[in-house]
Amino acid sequence: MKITDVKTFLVHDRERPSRNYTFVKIYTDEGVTGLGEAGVTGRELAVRGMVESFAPILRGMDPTRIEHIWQTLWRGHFFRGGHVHSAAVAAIDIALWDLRGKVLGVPVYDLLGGRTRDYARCYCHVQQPGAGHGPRGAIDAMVDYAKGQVEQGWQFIRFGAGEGSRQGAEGIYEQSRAVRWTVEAFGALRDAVGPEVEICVDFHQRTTPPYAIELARELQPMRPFFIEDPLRAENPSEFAYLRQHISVPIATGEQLPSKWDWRELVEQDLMDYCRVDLCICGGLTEARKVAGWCETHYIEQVPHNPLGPVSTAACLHFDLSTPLFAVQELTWRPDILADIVTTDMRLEGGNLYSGGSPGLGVELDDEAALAEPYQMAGTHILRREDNSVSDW
Ligand SMILES: O=C(O)[C@H](O)[C@@H](O)[C@@H](O)[C@H](O)CO
Repeated sequence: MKITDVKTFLVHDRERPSRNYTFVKIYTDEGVTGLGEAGVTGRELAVRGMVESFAPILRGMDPTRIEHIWQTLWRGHFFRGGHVHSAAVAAIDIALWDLRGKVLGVPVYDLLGGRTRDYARCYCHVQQPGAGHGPRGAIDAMVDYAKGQVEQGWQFIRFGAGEGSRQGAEGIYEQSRAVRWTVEAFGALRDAVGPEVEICVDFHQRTTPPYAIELARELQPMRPFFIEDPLRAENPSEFAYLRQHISVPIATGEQLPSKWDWRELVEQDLMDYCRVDLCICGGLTEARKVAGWCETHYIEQVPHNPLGPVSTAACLHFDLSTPLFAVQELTWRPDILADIVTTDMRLEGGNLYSGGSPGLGVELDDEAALAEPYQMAGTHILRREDNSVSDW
């Protein structure tokens, strides 16, 4: 069997207009195809360019040699690394696992060693962008939504630190206001959902060390499941400084593009939960290596997944087969893009099940995808009151 072509489909999300999805499809001379997704939101055009630059290398290759193709795409050029490169490799890698499963007639989780659990429990985002009036209104809207989700069976919820404290059309983000709002919001959520439901808070890398420490200390008595990305990702050793001052569980890593970027975090126990993103960090092949490394430090996986159906399916097969897994981020719903990508996944309460179809159980309708073309989005820049840049 030989690869005949690789194509990128950029699909605009009509329900969340600030987003586009990057699907990558591999075609073979035997008619079987594989489907992957890339995950650097806002950099879709660059990823498409990177995939195009791989196409001449891929054509004619044997798609069953997944690791060899990974090594070829990663190491076959002098300039390597970074999010765009790793996301393009990721999408191709995921597509190759899907294709292999289809050829052998087995689900990808079987190729990865078989299921270690029956389903993946998930967490949902509960903040409601644009809902409610003012900071208190934003909290009330979030609490209402969270209560509904818990009634439907969700056991894990997540909200973004400071989201309801943003001011003005430009979304001015000031850390001191964000800290106060987040403490109030967490308290309201905890009162509403009770002690059993786990609450995760994404600091989204917007806090400097002193504010991250202050917020983590304030939240600790209310028992967050984890705080996520309390610091920016460029300098992992800074998490050691944070560890000296706080003791809430830390989740991080969604931006890291390869296993080498995880080294300090894993080897120095600087995180409690690993937020590997399969669609950024080199696909299933690379994420499995990161997870294996984490296993030696008892660090559980919480794959990052604010993406679409193919990312979600890849995460699900990874979660089902990975022994140390905690909870899956899920923003996809079965009705999202249902006319473009069909899947065999089933969501019951907050638990995600695979239908066990060959491959990842996803199919892209090429024509339908082309009918929902890319629209430039995600160019918004967050600022502080003095008009300086705030981390997004
Ligand atoms: O945890 C999450 O889902 C993320 O932080 C998410 O909010 C961002 O990655 C965003 O999607 C970038 O475009």
